Amino acid sequence: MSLYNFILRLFVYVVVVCPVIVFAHAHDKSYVTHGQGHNAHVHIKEPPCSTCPRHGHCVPKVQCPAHVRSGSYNPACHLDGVVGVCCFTGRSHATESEHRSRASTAINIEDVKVSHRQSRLKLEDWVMTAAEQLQHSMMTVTNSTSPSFGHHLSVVSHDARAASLGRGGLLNLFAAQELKARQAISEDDLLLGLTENTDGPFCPPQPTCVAPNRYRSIGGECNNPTSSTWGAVLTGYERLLPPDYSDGTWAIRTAKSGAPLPSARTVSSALVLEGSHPHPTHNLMFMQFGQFIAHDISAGVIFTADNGTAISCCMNDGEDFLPPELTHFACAPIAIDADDQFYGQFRRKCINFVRTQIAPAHDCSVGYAKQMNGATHYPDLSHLYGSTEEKLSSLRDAGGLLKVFNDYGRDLPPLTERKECLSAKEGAACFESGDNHGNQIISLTVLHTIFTREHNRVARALSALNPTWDEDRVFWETRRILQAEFQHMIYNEWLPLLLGPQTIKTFALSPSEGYSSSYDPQANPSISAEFSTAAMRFGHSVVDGRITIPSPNMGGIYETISIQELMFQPTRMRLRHFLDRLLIGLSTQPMQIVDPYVTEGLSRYMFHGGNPYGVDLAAINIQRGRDHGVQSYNQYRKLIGLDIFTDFQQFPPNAAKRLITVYENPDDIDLWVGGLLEEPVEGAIIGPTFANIIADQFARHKHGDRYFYEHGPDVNPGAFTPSQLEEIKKVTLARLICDNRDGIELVSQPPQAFLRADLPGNEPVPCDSTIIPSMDLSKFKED
Ligand code: HEM
Ligand SMILES: [Ca+2]
Repeated sequence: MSLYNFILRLFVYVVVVCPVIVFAHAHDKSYVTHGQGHNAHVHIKEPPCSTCPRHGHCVPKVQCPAHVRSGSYNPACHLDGVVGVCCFTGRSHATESEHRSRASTAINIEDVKVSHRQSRLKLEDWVMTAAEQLQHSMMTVTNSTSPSFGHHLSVVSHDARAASLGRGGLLNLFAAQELKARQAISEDDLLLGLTENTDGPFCPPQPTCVAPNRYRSIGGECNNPTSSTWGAVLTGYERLLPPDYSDGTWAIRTAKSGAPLPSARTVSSALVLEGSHPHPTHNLMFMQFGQFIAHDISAGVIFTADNGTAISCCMNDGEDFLPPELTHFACAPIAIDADDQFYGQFRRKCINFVRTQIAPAHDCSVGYAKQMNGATHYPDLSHLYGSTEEKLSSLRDAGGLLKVFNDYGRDLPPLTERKECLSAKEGAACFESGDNHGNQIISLTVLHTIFTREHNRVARALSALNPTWDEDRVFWETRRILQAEFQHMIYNEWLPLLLGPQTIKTFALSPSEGYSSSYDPQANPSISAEFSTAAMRFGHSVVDGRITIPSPNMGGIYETISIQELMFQPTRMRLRHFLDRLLIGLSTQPMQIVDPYVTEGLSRYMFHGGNPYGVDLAAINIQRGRDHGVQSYNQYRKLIGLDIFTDFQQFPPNAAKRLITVYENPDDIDLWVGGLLEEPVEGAIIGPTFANIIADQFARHKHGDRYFYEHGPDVNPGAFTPSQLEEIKKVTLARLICDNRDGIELVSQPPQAFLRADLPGNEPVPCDSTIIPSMDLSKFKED
């Protein structure tokens, strides 16, 4: 066949045949389906189309939830080397026509009035009961030696605004429950999010967005031109699939049989094992940077007492459950079996677990619970700068700088007055950060230090180049540059090593030459519940239980420390050699591979506070997924186009044997657990389910963020000039480390900061080597 003929045939197939097949199928439902109702799964026999008919867009399956819905038809299409689906609904399950028909069936005004009244009464009752309960000393965690205290320090982001929005969220949730009970809204409408027109009793205040600002707002508002709250702090997590709440609105999921799910600790102790499996290529810096990214974009706001004190759901540090009359409504404590292989010996029966607050929808509508994010959803260094004006002003110094604690000539983040660390002994240090969680583990504090120093380094240079700028200008320009540097390191260095080349290509995550034209105002950048409670928590598997501190000058190892001794105990930062040594250690030491093994430093001793036991982060992850109503693992396999597991024996024998001891049905498996059991995608370190969820998240961060560093002046009010962008794209983490180290022991650095320093080709080079390029800040001199 001649080339001409081939092209002609292809043209006829794509333009004529594909749309005809689709049209025919839209009217003929005889194609093969398996399963029933909500779970029906469509197998498409035709070869994929190259262009989608009827204005459909070819997207990765994870971005088109409608394709797993019974009755919908989404033909397969070609997407950069993989098969995607033609999507007609965007990221929603429901089609336009369903939205229109729902809008035309207004809810009876009487039902609305009753739901508002009932909802207010219920909230009053709950708040009053909770206030009375919290008078009881057993109901709060105040003792800093309790393991729950460290957990609370890791998650608390209490302030008056969060508390008031949280109450509004509950109010609207109760209204939804009432409307559902009165059958004024159907279960389907609730799950499909067809509730736009259901005004709830609470309406969150809307931000006022003036003309497009050159700088990102501190709280993340006013980014999207029409949906000003998308991605803002204290707004709800979005979801890839509708929630699985046993009551359709907030109650924790049950097993497929209707029985309660196995306790999260039972699952953790059967499936999450202890053992060391060092990664052959990636180092601990990869792990640490992952947590640094996570803290920027996701921080679930947990219910607390009115003054921010932690709620306790267990008696005497886990000796038992509290009696029902003393159990706060936000409690979902985790049961420990009497014969638990670890906690059994300490006669613990209960792990404290407090649920995440609910965020009210920005359009005041009611619906199922969406949990509240205490960080701005964008990667914008909110954990460095804060997410509120007040926090930012407490961190700022004169001259456009960030405050520091100058410790005998070394700049560290400023000391905090708040009780954020476990030790308050004389000489102990505890540091400030934008999110109040910078002390969680000392290697995280090191990254906060490096970024704080980078801000001040760039600010001083800008101020010297532009002597007419006032300190505000210096500060905001510097913040804009740091945000761009950080985004570039994520997209250029970290994500490719996480996701592998094919996923990066499919989701168009690679930095472009020059400006990127990928801005899509329809893309909602908000964090998904699945990302925050499961996929991004792959990181808990790569943590090593011990951190080795080398001593290059002495030619050996200075010390090896168990990680539980480094949590909320950052005083070592004050030692002159420590920062350099830890940076070298993080480059040299391998991280662990992603598998169902989690160090006992996280799964048994986390935040032990001197006790012989701590809390179990693996159990907490599982419970957090249930708290957020995340569906079971199989549903996400279906979403990304993989076959589901119908029998435990389809898992590798070792996993099958363990799964069967805890779960009744493969459809019950928790997403975090299932994801960790997968083999990595080629060139990636995680399996396909986590890879799709994470790639989708960072694609929406890129395409749905007007201020994304690569977006040009046509869409981005804070765009860089082409020559400035070129400089930003030279930045690597290796350069950041070199420019901001103490230089006492760290004199050379592996160019690829996330790969082991012992890998051929990644040997450390002197910090002034051109192998680690530098950004030329003179491009930021104003003409
Ligand atoms: C270095 C040791 C680490 C410790 C001690 C730690 C500890 C914790 C704790 C206590 C939570 C809160 C759990 C909850 O209540 O739901 C959490 C959440 C989380 N962690 Fe880690 N983590 C570590 C490393 C990492 C790493 C390396 C990553 C990713 C690469 C990661 C990703 C996350 C994410 C995404 C969340 C959810 C945040 C939220 O939305 O609230 N963590 N971690
Ligand atoms: Ca952020």
